Amino acid sequence: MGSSVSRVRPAKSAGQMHSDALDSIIVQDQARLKQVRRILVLGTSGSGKSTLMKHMRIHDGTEFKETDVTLYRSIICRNVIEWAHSILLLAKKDALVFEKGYHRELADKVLDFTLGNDDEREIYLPNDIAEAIHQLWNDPMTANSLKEHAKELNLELPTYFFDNIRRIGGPTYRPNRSDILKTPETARKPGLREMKINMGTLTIHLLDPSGQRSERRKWIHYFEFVTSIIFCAPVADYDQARMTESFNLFESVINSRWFLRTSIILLLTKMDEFKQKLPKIPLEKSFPEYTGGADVNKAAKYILWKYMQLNRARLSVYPHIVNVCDTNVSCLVLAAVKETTLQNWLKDSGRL
Ligand SMILES: Nc1nc2c(ncn2[C@@H]2O[C@H](COP(=O)(O)OP(=O)(O)OP(=O)(O)O)[C@@H](O)[C@H]2O)c(=O)[nH]1
Ligand SMILES: [Mg+2]
Repeated sequence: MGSSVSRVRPAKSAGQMHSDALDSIIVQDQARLKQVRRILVLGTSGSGKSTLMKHMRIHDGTEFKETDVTLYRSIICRNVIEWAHSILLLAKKDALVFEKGYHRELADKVLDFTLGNDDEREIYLPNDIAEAIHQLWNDPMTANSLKEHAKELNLELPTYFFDNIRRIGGPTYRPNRSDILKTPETARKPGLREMKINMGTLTIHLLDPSGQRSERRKWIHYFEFVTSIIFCAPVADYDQARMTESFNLFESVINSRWFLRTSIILLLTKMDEFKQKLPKIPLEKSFPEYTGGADVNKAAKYILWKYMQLNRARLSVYPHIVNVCDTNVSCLVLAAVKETTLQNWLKDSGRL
């Protein structure tokens, strides 16, 4: 029979007990801090939600996988051909510009070209078609006409992709970060995109549902347990009906009973477009009570003020002005998320 030895622990001193109690509070606090924070990215269609998510992926070091890159290549090539066709069809009516034989030939060559229905991974833009677009886009005789028609069709992106068309042509083209950030995702399936980012003790779960009107009624499924909302508000839309849609959407989100304890990061997006547009299309045209002229800061602050007026529920709103195509945006957003997370935690734990 083995003998059992009972061990009697020595009594803890008052100081040790106090220290243990403190340790346990710290462990509990760390566990709370480790909670996953669900952050919902909301905004109208085209407000920059998915572009923001792409930035976050790059920041997080989750580089785009090879399959993603080839998929973006096919989206870019299809977009380029679609834009080129729409613009050229209109531009060809400018008979004077296209009466030169070689201009007409180049335009017809591009218009006759289609990408076909091959496996998306195999899609690429042949060098001779890229070269034809390059020549038309850069020839002083045709460039103005093409650029005017791009504006008429409200196409802002062809400028970037057409300026880079020689790089985009050919089977070895791999879209770079900037190409991927600038690619609209409308050709992709609507639905939820999500990602998790680890920030020290925090895990942030970002959810990006589609902002298309028909998809918005599905948002409610994601509303539970949301700690913050990033609302993308495209300032450059100030002269479009989309602006009213964005105000209405913000109003319904911020005053919703679902978000009584949620903090909102309000991102004013598309600042780069806003800066270019403001001198040409005065803000006063859409908002007659605005008196700040073409001063970008005053104009952006005015739009921000319009959004803040809708905050009847008096939620905590943290506004930021960003250009979503700027690569520093992810740092700014992560800093804002950290700040709001900390504020929420301090409030919840009664320390604030
Ligand atoms: N110039 C500029 N373009 C931007 C900015 N943010 C987004 N875009 C472009 O706007 C287009 C639409 O952006 P998305 O991020 O796909 O918009 P979304 O909010 O996800 O739209 P839905 O998925 O339809 O709800 C893309 O072509 C982006 O490259 C910005 O700050 N500046
Ligand atoms: Mg999207």
